[in-house]
Amino acid sequence: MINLSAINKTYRQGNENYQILHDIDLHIKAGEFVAIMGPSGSGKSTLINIIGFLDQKFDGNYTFQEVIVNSLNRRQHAQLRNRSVGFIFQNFKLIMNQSVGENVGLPLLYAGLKRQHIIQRVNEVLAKVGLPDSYHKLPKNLSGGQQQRVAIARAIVTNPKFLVADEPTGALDSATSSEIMTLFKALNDSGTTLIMVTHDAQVAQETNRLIKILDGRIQSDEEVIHEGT
Ligand SMILES: Nc1ncnc2c1ncn2[C@@H]1O[C@H](COP(=O)(O)OP(=O)(O)OP(=O)(O)O)[C@@H](O)[C@H]1O
Repeated sequence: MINLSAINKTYRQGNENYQILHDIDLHIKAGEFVAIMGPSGSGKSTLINIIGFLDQKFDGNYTFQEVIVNSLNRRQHAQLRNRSVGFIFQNFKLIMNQSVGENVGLPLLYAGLKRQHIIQRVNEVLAKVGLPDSYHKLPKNLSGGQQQRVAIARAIVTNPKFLVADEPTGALDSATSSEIMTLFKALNDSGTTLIMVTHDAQVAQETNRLIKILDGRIQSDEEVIHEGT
């Protein structure tokens, strides 16, 4: 599904060029659950911003399904992002003075769906993430773990082809992290493709594939072996 070939990324600062990603070759199939780990500054966010169609300024080839991403214009690139990927962040990025339902329904509002359809779909995904009957609550009255569930509901509401999660458990205690990982695993079991950046080795062990990045290069890329399997 995701095919990166010889991806290089350089930032220019003043007269200097800084190469952040070096010759990245990476293939991710539909249905995978991938963790990306690496030290601060190693290029993880830069990589997932390219994968998630947030950043179009890179060298190399990116083919997503049949689409040659590097040949799209800005509008097509944005359209591909809106249709194909859901994002989840460390700090949830919810709109605090809007209800849970309004937060989750926002991508559908942008997509032009009718109110009745939106409400129905929002309630469906809220039930899926374990928050039924929470449409009218305010995010500020929810725990961190519950807020991340709302953010996950918002990410899946448009039925994207894959999810990109940047440190989704970074702001949560270990028990809550483990609940969120259980939810991710359930989504993955029902076919959702997930790509997750994490600093937490224990969280990474819950996925099926661990990619380690160092200084903008893939250092290792291995299947995660689960105990008892
Ligand atoms: N817009 C930018 N302009 C210049 N340099 C940048 C820009 N964005 C990122 N960088 C640099 O690129 C390098 C990689 O950053 P990136 O955010 O991808 O790392 P990361 O592995 O995600 O780190 P962290 O774990 O701290 O989030 C860093 O040295 C950073 O300073």
